[in-house]
Amino acid sequence: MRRDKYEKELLVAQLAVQRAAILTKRVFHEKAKGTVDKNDKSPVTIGDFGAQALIIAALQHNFPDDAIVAEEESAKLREDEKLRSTVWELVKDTRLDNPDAEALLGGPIRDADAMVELIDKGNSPGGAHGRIWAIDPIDGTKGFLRGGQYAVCLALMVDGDVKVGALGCPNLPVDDAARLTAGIGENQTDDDGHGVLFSAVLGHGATSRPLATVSLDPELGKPISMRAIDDLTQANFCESVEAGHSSHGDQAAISHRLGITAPSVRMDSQAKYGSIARGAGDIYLRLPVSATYQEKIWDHAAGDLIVREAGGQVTDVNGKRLDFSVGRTLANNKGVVAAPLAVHAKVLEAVQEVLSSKL
Ligand SMILES: Nc1ncnc2c1ncn2[C@@H]1O[C@H](COP(=O)(O)OS(=O)(=O)O)[C@@H](OP(=O)(O)O)[C@H]1O
Ligand SMILES: [Mg+2]
Ligand SMILES: [Mg+2]
Ligand SMILES: [Mg+2]
Repeated sequence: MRRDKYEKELLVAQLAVQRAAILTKRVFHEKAKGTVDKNDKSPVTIGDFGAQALIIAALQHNFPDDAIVAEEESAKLREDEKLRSTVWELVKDTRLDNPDAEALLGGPIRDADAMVELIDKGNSPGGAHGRIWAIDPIDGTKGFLRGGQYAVCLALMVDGDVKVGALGCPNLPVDDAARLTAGIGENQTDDDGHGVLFSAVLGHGATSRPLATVSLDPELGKPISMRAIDDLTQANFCESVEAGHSSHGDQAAISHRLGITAPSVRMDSQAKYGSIARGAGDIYLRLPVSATYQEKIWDHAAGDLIVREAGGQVTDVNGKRLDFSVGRTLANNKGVVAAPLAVHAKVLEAVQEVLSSKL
């Protein structure tokens, strides 16, 4: 069966992510870098709203009938005039440095009121029917503030199945061959021309390209694939920075059981999915930390597809594929186990042994 190539959707998704990332980088350099009080979350709030508005504007212009599930909602912006004007000042002159690309996205947003309205278009309940986009304007908010890893995330689901994914990672190296290093989670700002855009279309593979190169050329992306690992002891694990998002202790026990000696690489955001998809790391584990937390679809949709199209398998800790068809959360899943197809079953077995030994 020939699969739809979703060419226009892919192009719009890539350009929308690139434009939003210009804004998040500006926010980092103008507002977050050197923030005296690192507990001040306002830079990330500004970046979240601005990036979400720009992405939704591009989607509404091209696909006005599609539904959108986005992380942020505008309530805070509506009640805080100063915040609204700060966000608008950034949004109004963030554009792609390529007139054709900018025109494709529909050009600038009309005014601050239109911007606020756009943000609320991301309030779809999600579900199993029709075309639904999932947006995380800044994933890895803590990484963003730290000058570490974060991602601008966009995916298209059709009838609950992810068809297109794009992940902009402004602080990852462009070079696919660069293995992950322990320090990748912090102080990796984009000053040295960092920044990579991962994307995938179901049935058509995954690619990477420089985040800073804006082009309408679909051939620009280079195919990426997971590293073939015959010997699991040589594998590299990625995990969340926050132990509150994935248990570091369980993860260490799983590594030990698989004979892995390299320390895990901690980094925020879906940059973990992109990194293993291009073989910079090998395995991404997200172990459930609470019985009640439900993962959000915007934290996984693009990464899930990119890893699977790069030759990986992604399931939850029970071995079930991630189910994006049940609303804004992954209510049917617990945790994430992403690994090259050939070793996924073995990794999953170790995960289950460690988790069941705790019951
Ligand atoms: N309790 C709990 N358990 C699991 N996950 C949670 C939890 N709380 C939040 N989140 C979500 O984690 C998203 C960031 O995931 P990361 O893997 O980047 O985590 S971390 O930043 O390394 O801690 C983060 O995404 P952003 O809000 O976009 O940063 C949250 O959606
Ligand atoms: Mg997120
Ligand atoms: Mg977010
Ligand atoms: Mg958040």
